[in-house]
Amino acid sequence: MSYGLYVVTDRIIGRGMTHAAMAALAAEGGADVIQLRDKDMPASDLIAEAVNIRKITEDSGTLFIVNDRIDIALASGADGVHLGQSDLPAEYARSIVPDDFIIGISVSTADEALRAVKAGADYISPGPVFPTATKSDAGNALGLDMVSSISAAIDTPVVPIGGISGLNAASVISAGAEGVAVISAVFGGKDAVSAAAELKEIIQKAKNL
Ligand SMILES: Cc1ncc(COP(=O)(O)OP(=O)(O)O)c(N)n1
Ligand SMILES: Cc1nc(C(=O)O)sc1CCOP(=O)(O)O
Ligand SMILES: [Mg+2]
Repeated sequence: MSYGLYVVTDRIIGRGMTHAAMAALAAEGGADVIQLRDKDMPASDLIAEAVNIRKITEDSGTLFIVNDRIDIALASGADGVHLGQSDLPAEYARSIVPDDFIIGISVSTADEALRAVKAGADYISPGPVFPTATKSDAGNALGLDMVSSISAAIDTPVVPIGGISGLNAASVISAGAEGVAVISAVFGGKDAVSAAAELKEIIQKAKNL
């Protein structure tokens, strides 16, 4: 299972595209993981997006993760759910999902990372690594040192998020991350397919060093 290029959908950054349209572009660009993230969409619309993304990701062989909503993840046949520190705790999530269901957890300290690992996280996402305007409540940037210390302390894959682009993705991988999670680096420009493909190449090169 590879978390190399982890692309998160966002309707604001995607300027009117549906989540499924964004997922199709990310998959075409070589994303390893696609996360459906929408903090406002009614469940009836979100499940329709999730079912469409499931079809797209099944065809492309891309992992499909749903943010926050374990109900939508399970109902759509997604591969997993991403949970933050204020979302359903992983221990409870684990009790209602199949054995192979992926649970990713957001962390912003080394302690949270250790607790997430104990709770059975399949990957953890420290963030924001760099300043980001995409999530207003993301908090202060953690910096690469935090990525290094968390990556050195645990065996669970580390997939940082926040302000990551083609300019700094290699430094995040060099600090010990398994992959990088991005929104604006893929959907903030005009050509999401090329942006994803370029990021993927940067990540693969950095991993082979
Ligand atoms: C890959 C990834 N990492 C972190 C987050 C943030 O999750 P959370 O802290 O729960 O905040 P919201 O995204 O729910 O606003 C994420 N979604 N994905
Ligand atoms: C969804 C999300 N979570 C974050 C965290 O720190 O937990 S930062 C973030 C937004 C990432 O967007 P961009 O790649 O455009 O910076
Ligand atoms: Mg959340």
